[in-house]
Amino acid sequence: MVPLPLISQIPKFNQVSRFCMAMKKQEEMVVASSDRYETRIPHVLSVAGSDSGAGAGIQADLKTCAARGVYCSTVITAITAQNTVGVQDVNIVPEGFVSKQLKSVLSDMQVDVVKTGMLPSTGIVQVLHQCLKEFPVRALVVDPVMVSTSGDVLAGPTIISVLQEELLPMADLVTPNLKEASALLGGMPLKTISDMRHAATLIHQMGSKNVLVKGGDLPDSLDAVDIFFDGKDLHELRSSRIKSRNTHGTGCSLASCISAELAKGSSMFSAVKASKQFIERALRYSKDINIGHGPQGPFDHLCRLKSREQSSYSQGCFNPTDLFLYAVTDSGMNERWDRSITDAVKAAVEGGATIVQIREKDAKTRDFLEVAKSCIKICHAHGVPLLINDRIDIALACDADGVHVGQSDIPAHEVRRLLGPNKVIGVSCKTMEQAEQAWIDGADYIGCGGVYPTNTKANNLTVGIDGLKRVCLASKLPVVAIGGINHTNAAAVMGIGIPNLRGVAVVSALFDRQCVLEAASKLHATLVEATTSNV
Ligand SMILES: Nc1ncnc2c1ncn2[C@@H]1O[C@H](COP(=O)(O)OP(=O)(O)O)[C@@H](O)[C@H]1O
Ligand SMILES: Cc1ncc(COP(=O)(O)O)c(N)n1
Ligand SMILES: [Mg+2]
Repeated sequence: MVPLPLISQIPKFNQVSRFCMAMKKQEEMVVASSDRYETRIPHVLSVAGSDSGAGAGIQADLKTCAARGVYCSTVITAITAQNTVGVQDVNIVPEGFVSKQLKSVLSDMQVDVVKTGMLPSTGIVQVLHQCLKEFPVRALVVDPVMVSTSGDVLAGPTIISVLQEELLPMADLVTPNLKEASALLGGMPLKTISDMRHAATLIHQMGSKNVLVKGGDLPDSLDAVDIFFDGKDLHELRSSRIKSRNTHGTGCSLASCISAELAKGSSMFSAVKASKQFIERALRYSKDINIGHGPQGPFDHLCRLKSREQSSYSQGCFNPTDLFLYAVTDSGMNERWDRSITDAVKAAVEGGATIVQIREKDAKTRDFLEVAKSCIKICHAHGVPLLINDRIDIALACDADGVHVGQSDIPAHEVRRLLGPNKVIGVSCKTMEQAEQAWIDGADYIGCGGVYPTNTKANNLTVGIDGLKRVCLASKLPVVAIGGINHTNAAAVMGIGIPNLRGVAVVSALFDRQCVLEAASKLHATLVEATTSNV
């Protein structure tokens, strides 16, 4: 094998870099004008330290981005010898080599968002600042890592002034924890939520467009409270505080999840809220795992994929949170946009769909089965269940996660008999009586609609928001709303505030769009916004 030359050995590196930038421009043009756009994967560059224990730093960023379906490249600023006891040693990468890594990635790959973690020397901050001026990206998220949860210093106080002067004015978001916020503010004590609010406004004056002061370490707080400030409004973001030793790396993971969501196209506030939910879910799932002997354990970022394997569908317990963003395919729409069902499904799950139903009314049985098999692979790789509309034979043949039936299809109790206790069964219901019957028949959830008029189903009676409310209140099963729902009315639907309404099912809002991935991430962000409380 011919060894690759080091970049320093390539003559006229600038020419190479200009060539790459020109290629990038051309690529963008092709991408915008064809369906290749959908296959572009959102990209976060993490500039951070390596944690040998893999709970925090670069390793946490890679796992978080993987869990969120986003590509993550890495520029390593330091190598730490670290475990659940603490940090045993730190080896700082020379700034010249950090600069080379940055140029390698930024000159070649289409980075959407840069996320920074441990920046252990002023020289590293300076080269980063320089590179970001040379290769601007869509967003910069700065996690000003200074001290590890174990209390070990990862970046000394000398970096504070260069962070303030060079990096924060370029940042879209800065995410200090309590100790870091205090250090940025010259040692100001931060003990209460009101102190955190005040700190957020002061740090905002250092130039970052948004500030998130994280309260993981707030003493005596029953909830995990973070304060978000966008320069205008202060928001208090609360989640339950998970009692666990496994919280090492929460800060890194939160910032990389926010970056991943921004890379997918979310607005800043939606990205922050979705990421806080992600941390809470991962901590809850990992609260009892046991890695290492020290006081600070790592958590499991890929829990969603794991929980699916052990799942639900093999254990016979359906998870209603899967109904959050329910994608229903339509072959007519895919034909119109000249894409395959599998491409459409891939884009929908990459954009954030949490469950998929294949609905093929006209397909030949054998083609339908092949499509279903490929779609199951795609969905399961993302931890998303796949259901088949109506065709129990297809669901059995491809071992789908379940079936969705309408009122004129095979009755749900027969479906249960055929599929057994472990598969998911959904039933379309317009009335309270139908919802009651679905429960008696052993269904797992009901779909209620059409909430709004729609072209997808001919002669479909619209139940409206009031009909949806009535059915939700009466139903003993979780409900997903369907019919004419899109990103402009999804908030109003979820806003009815009845706890067993668990999400929205959509057809046109995802598949009658040029870019399914973008439509799915927008709708996902809208739903997160509509369902997360803020004060
Ligand atoms: N025990 C916990 N339960 C739930 N959320 C937590 C817990 N600890 C931290 N968090 C959340 O994790 C994120 C990172 O916070 P924090 O631990 O303060 O940052 P860092 O890891 O940088 O010290 C925040 O959103 C915080 O609210
Ligand atoms: C390389 C590296 N980067 C960041 C952190 C902070 O993470 P935490 O605050 O959870 O210890 C860390 N411990 N190590
Ligand atoms: Mg922490």
